[in-house]
Amino acid sequence: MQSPFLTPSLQSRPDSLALLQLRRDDIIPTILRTHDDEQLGYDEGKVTNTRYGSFPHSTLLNQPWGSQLAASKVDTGSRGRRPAKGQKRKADELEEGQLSPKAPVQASSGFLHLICPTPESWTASLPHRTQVVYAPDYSYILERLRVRPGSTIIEAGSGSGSFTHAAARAVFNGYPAYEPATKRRRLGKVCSFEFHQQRAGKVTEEIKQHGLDGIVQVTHRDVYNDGFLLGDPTTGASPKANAVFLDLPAPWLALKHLVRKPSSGSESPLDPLSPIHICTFSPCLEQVQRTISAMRQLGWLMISMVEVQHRRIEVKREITGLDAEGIRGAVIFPKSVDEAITKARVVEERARAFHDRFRDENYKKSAPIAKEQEEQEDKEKGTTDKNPQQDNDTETPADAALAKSRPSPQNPNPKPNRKNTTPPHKLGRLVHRSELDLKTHTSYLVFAVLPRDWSEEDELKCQQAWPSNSTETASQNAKPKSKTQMKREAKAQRDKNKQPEKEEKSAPEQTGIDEA
Ligand SMILES: C[S@@+](CC[C@H](N)C(=O)[O-])C[C@H]1O[C@@H](n2cnc3c(N)ncnc32)[C@H](O)[C@@H]1O
Repeated sequence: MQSPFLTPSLQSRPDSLALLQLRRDDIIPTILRTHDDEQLGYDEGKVTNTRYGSFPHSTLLNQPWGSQLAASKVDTGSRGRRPAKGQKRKADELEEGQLSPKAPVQASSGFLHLICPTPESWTASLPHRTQVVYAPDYSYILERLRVRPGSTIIEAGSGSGSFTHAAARAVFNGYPAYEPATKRRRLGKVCSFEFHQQRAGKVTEEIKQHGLDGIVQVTHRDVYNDGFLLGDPTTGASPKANAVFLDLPAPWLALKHLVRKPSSGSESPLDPLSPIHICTFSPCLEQVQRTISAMRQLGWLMISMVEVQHRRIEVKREITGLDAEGIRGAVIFPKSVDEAITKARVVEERARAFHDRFRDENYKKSAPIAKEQEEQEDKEKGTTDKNPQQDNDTETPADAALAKSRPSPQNPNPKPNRKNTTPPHKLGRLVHRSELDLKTHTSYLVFAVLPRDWSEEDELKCQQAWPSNSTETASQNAKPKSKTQMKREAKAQRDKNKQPEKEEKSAPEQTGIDEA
């Protein structure tokens, strides 16, 4: 079986993992089935129930990834009802093929998006059995471990399998079942160890369901005591790993097995021909100190510690202004001093009009004579017959703007009458802020490198291939030497190195210093 994580199809397929995304961080994993393997008794076959409705798998199958799919009305009435004597349960009949699943009827509301599985979406949706390594951490770890197609990585413990899936994608270089490894092309492998039996069983099952069983090998093992060989802990095969990731409570206890020549005399689990990159994941600095101390004793080099402080940045357009009323997510607040003053004037004007009306009504009731007197006075001053044209002539631009925004019976909530040609997605100010609710947990990552095994023979080979005292042309012209010739030269070199020691030892006799 090909894995949807490694070679995704264009659309969803039966008996394959699919992720049902309800909201951004709310994803449900499910294996799509044409029949109900749990026999829950739905007329529509297998159904996944969510808070946004019920989704029969017949509506989810053979759909392009990313599709938005509507919920369905499903027949739940007969579920759990006891069949009459001699009658079969609906689920049993469906199982025996006597009934074909009912065509689902679309519900009026509720939908989801069908997502193709990736290690990241799997991490966001997987059933948590332990603390897991999240995507920001594992992307950094795999990069620092130089994990690439064809690499072999040791992982302990497997936990919920979050890191396992990301590592499987990183090492993938072909399926062993379809394209066996050749001398020139190594197929990548993840050797995952877990000492909790149920967790080891669950990860093995998931790996099989996800089509990763040729790439990931899960072993139920206490790695502190039994190390990292595949099969038998003492005589098993070496995974020949070139990268190691330890997510264990006490990684320093496992380090004694990750050496070139184990003290037990068994084979090393490391690749003898390459340097080994290691990363340990610890939640506290005390663990980090003990790990680094053990690494120093065991010859690990380039030891460094990193804390990943990942932040998800939310970038959005913030629309602010009194004219943004009715726009979703907008902040209805003056966006400038001018707008604030205009608004304040409108409010003031409205308050004054209200109080004037109130005062006038009281005044009319209490003093009709006084009003007549007032009118008489106005007549005398000639202010009642005011020319409106004359008033406009003295009006300043600010007054004109204010007049436009004044409330009138037709427009009680005046808005600035500006013609906006900016498309809605570009409206507002571009702002960004970090999201605090990011799923993660404290991770102090210790990285180190164990250099490759280096013998005298390797040194000589190296010296012959790249002689330090000859010119580039001379080394290019040099004929490649045979293995026997190189061995002979290595022996001669060793003998030559021993020669001065002998001479030194025999020196006192020759010089006669002792005698003196
Ligand atoms: C934090 S979880 C690993 C989570 C995993 N990295 C993931 O991303 O899902 C640590 C796991 O190490 C396992 N473990 C602890 N001690 C172990 C040991 N001595 N040998 C093997 N596994 C061990 C635990 O059972 C646990 O499942």
